[in-house]
Order: sequence, then structure tokens, then C-alpha cells
Amino acid sequence: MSEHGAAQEVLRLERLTKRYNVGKSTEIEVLHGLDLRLARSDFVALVGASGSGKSTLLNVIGLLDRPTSGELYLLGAPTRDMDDAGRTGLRGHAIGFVFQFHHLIQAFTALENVLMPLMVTGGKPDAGMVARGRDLLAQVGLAGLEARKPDQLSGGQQQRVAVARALVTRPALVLADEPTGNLDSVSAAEVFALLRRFNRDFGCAVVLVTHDPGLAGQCDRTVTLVDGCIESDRRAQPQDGAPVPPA
Ligand SMILES: Nc1ncnc2c1ncn2[C@@H]1O[C@H](COP(=O)(O)OP(=O)(O)OP(=O)(O)O)[C@@H](O)[C@H]1O
Repeated sequence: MSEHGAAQEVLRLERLTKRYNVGKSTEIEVLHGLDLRLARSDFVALVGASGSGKSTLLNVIGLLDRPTSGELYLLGAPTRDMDDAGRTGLRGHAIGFVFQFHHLIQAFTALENVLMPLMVTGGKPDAGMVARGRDLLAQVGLAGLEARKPDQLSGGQQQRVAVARALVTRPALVLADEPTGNLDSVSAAEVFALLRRFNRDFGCAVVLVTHDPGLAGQCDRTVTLVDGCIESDRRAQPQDGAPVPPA
């Protein structure tokens, strides 16, 4: 890979497997030797039937769980044998998470929720961080609502706060697990458009787990899992003849 290509690579999986212990002497393999590369420009739908391994893969990519074998490189760093502190630090600065249920802290304002990831990694936010949080809330259409608590916002507005929170650390990769699954169609379209815009404007790769074929069809690339294997890895439209990275 060229230096430029290497610099643009966010994630690389090499023969990655994940097995779970079930009972004392039984193991089941859920992910079977996956190879995958993601660039910063990627906007990927991760699809597959229930039980195909999407959440397991997202947890491993998000450094919330370790692969059993193989390797996962995040921003070029091998992570499988990294210690917990190293993985937590890398996760904190490199990855933003958006879940189906926003998990906002009810006692905190919208702004405080957005600033949470910065408080976890760096203590009390300084004026610059607060300005960044306000700016992000404005970008997701919530200017003027910074002091509202989650229960004073609509479901779509709450999910937009969650998107702003995922982006406040300026991550290289956003992992979104059914982020619109709990929303009406208008709010779902808005949240999808936000992720899309941040992918284009800030060059953060997005992996979107979805059961919605309409949403998957709007992504640039679709990775399909079948029984823990990558069955296909397709680009929706070739971009200026750019080659599809090897799966
Ligand atoms: N902690 C665990 N221990 C044992 N088996 C597990 C564990 N977590 C997941 N599995 C199994 O791994 C397989 C994949 O599960 P996973 O949740 O990753 O699928 P999924 O594609 O995300 O499904 P869904 O679309 O329903 O969320 C399933 O057979 C599941 O039962």
C-alpha cells in the first residue's frame, strides 16, 4: 500500500475470528477469519440476518471486545494484545459510538451530554471544548437548546444529541448500531443525513448496522455478513474508478 493509502486507512481486519465459551468445555465460533479494510472516506452499511454476527463484529471493531485470533489494526496500531488502558485510550480518541437507544444521561443538559466523551478522557472540558460542543449542537440543528435535558427534547432531537456526542472527539471512525431504528421516518432521514455529512466534511469513516434496505442502499459500500463470514463487499457506485479495497 502507498504511504498515502496507509495514511487513509482507518481499520484493517486480518483473519479475525471471535469465539465464545458456552458452558465449561464448549466454544462457538461466531466470526470466521474476516478480512476487511476501511478508509477514512468509507460510508459502509453492515447488513446480515439476525444472528449473523453484526453486533459481535461491531463490539470487536469498537475495542469493546477482543478477537480470539487474527488481528485488528486501528489507525495502523495492532490492538489484539494491547493492554486495557491502551485500548481504552485508543477507543476514546479514535471511535465515536451511536446506538439505537441514545443512552443520554437524563440529569445532564444536551451540551453536557455532548461533552461527556471529553470529560471521560480529559477531565473537565476547557472553553475550547465547550465551544466545540456548542458548535456541534448547532451543526445538528439544536442551537439554542443546549441547556435542555433529554426529556425536554423529541426522540429525533435526542438522537441528534447522541450524534454530536459521538463526533465531539473528532473520531476517525463512527460505529452506528441501528441509529435510526427507534425513530420516525423524518427523524431517521435527518440522522442519516447528519452521519453522511460528517463523513464527507470531516472524513470520518462510518459503519452503519442496519436492517433497513432503504438506508443500506444509500451507503457507498455494503458489507454483508452471512453466518459470521463476509459474503459480499460491494460499492454502490464506483467513485472515479477507485478500486474496491480487498475484503
Ligand atoms: N456473549 C455471547 N456468548 C455466546 N454466544 C453469543 C454471545 N454473543 C453473541 N452470541 C452468538 O453469536 C451469534 C451472533 O450474534 P450477534 O448478536 O453478533 O448477531 P447480530 O447479527 O448482531 O444479530 P441481530 O441482528 O439480531 O442483532 C448469535 O448466534 C449469538 O447467539
